[in-house]
Amino acid sequence: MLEAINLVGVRGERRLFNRLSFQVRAGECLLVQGENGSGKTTLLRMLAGLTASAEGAIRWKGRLLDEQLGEYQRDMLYCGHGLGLKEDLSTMENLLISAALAGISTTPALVSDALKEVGLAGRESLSVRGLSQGQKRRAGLARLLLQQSSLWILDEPLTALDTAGCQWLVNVIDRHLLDGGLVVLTSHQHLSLAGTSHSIRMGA
Ligand SMILES: Nc1ncnc2c1ncn2[C@@H]1O[C@H](COP(=O)(O)OP(=O)(O)OP(=O)(O)O)[C@@H](O)[C@H]1O
Repeated sequence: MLEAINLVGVRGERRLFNRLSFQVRAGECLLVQGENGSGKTTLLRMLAGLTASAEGAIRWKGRLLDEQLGEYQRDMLYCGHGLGLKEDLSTMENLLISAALAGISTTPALVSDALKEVGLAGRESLSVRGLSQGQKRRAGLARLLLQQSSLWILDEPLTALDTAGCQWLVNVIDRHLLDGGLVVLTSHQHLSLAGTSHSIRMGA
C-alpha cells in the first residue's frame, strides 16, 4: 500500500496543497485531477521521492520512503513529462540503460518485444531525436512492460498518444491493476478504466 500522510506542497510563496492524505492499495488506481498549475506534478514528484514535502510523510508497504529509498526505486516506476529518454541514443539503448539503472535485467530481445507492443517495431536503432512526439511517448511507456515495478506513477501519460495508443495504455493499466499493481496518474483526458479507481482533485 502507498500512503500519503498530511503532505504539504509549497512552491515559492504558494501553498499548493495542505495536509493532503490518501491511500492507494494493491489493484487500485488513484487519479490526481486539477487545473493547470494546481500542484499535480508537484505531488507526483513527491510520491516518486524526487521532491520533499514540507511536512508529513509517505509510506510504502508500511515503511517510510526515507528508510527504503533503494528498495522503493526498484518497486516504483515514474514516467514524468520528460519521459526519461536521451535524444541522441536509440530507443533500444534508452530502454536497456533505463532498465540497468533501475536494477532490472533485460535483453535486446525483450526490449524488441516491448517496442513491438508499443508500435515501434523496426525503430529499435533509430535515435529518439528522429521519433514523433507520440512515438517518443510510446518509447517511454515501453518501460512499463520491461521494468515489472508494482507502483506506476504516470504524469500525463496520454499526452501526444493517438486513439489507439490511448486504448493500448488503458488496457496495460487495467492489466497491471488486475495483477495487483498500483497506479497514480494525472490526465487532462478522460480515462475509462475497468479496474478500481478513485480520484482526488487538487486546488479544490
Ligand atoms: N521548480 C519550480 N519552482 C517554482 N515554482 C514551481 C516549480 N515547479 C512548479 N512550480 C509552480 O508550482 C505550481 C504547480 O505546478 P505543477 O507543475 O505541480 O502543476 P500541475 O497541476 O502539474 O500543472 P499542469 O496541469 O499544467 O501540468 C505552478 O504554479 C508552478 O508555477
